[in-house]
Amino acid sequence: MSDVFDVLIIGGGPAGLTAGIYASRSKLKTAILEKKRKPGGQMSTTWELENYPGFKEATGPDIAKSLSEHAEKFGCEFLKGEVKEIDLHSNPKVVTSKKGEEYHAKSVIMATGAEPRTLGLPGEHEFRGLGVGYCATCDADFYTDQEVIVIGSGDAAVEEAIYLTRFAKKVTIVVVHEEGKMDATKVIQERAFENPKIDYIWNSVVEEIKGDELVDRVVVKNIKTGETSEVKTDGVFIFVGTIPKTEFIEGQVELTEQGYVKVNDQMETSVPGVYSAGDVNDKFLRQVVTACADGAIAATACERFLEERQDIEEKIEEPSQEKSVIVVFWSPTVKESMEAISQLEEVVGNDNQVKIVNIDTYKSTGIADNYQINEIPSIIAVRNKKVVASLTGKEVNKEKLADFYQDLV
Ligand SMILES: Cc1cc2nc3c(=O)[nH]c(=O)nc-3n(C[C@H](O)[C@H](O)[C@H](O)COP(=O)(O)OP(=O)(O)OC[C@H]3O[C@@H](n4cnc5c(N)ncnc54)[C@H](O)[C@@H]3O)c2cc1C
Repeated sequence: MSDVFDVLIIGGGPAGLTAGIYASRSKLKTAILEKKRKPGGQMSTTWELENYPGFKEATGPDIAKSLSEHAEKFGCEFLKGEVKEIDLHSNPKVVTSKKGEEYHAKSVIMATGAEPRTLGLPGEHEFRGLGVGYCATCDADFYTDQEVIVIGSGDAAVEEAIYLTRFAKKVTIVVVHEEGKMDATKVIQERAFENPKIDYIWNSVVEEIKGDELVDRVVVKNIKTGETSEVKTDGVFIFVGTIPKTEFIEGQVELTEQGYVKVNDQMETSVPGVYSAGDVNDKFLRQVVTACADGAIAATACERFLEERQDIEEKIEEPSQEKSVIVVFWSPTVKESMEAISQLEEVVGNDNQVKIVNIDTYKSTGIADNYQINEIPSIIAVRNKKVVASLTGKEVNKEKLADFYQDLV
């Protein structure tokens, strides 16, 4: 088996890179597996990153480079490969790339982001890269002094239309809504309305993209009148939302109907030891700053998971080869659970064939979850990695503990 990573991060966008910084700084053996030549994610293609806190002037590629170097400084490894398959239920977890390379990890952080949604229009696939684009910051300069059509009216669409006006002589946004209405936030709409290079076709959808070798026109349908017309253009940019990159974990972790990963506030997925961060998650705001925040939380939660896993292996499962381990799940807020600890110590006395481990369920929620503890106090006996006896509830008393101990020895 190849090296086992403590944390394997899939995807090297801002979420993955920040998780890489946090995990490797905590001295965890960490790697980022990224399918593209360079890490950075969507940020690498976002020239104007105007709202990343504290960086008034920096571009997306600047921040991407800086985040990568930061992760590298703490010892994070960078691996190149596109994940095709993943076995999240094995121990360690196995991640397989398209080329068949296998990586093993004690925990995994998903940070694969989301990709632009396509419309499936006639001509869209045929002219992709030949006049049809999904990233203005990547392709805008090809359209210097030309005319382009933008499809979509959300924040990304309108921001990209504004960006395109730096190069193109005219940008026409095709909007499905009534005149004056767009989905973008007010401040972005206002900026677009003030821009003399932007024009609009309201109440309309693009039905087809046409051309010879390159795009030269689109067929536009007015959804109110049903009329269609051809509009000349040199390029078409489509910004109609994104699709989360979760196809390889479908059926393994809980996803929304749209395929986004469901997480709690610690970025935990439905599978223990598997975390998810950034645009791939079901969340309110998909931005660089929130992706970074998710990455930091996921790596920190992951670190705690690994510590607890180590406690389970070393304190609870390992000694059971020779002796029984009695684990008391207690909480400082449950008086009976603290009494149970001293009663048990009295019952066991100095029998060195039995080891007592006390777990504070407030701090070590992962260990409690691992043994499906729902009540405090709960007492379990573990031998050869198996729970062989258990006692739960506030009525635990010295007599019951004595019987529990006698049955065990
Ligand atoms: C045009 C545009 C403009 C934007 N402008 C701004 C802005 O001004 N400010 C702002 O804050 N945000 C902006 N955003 C949003 C921001 O870029 C994203 O919210 C952010 O990049 C999400 O980070 P992420 O790490 O979750 O995902 P991503 O940045 O998408 O990174 C995911 C990474 O995972 C990799 N990956 C995917 N699948 C696999 C696989 N199977 N195996 C290996 N690797 C894989 C991808 O190659 C990618 O590098 C913009 C986005 C776009 C598209």
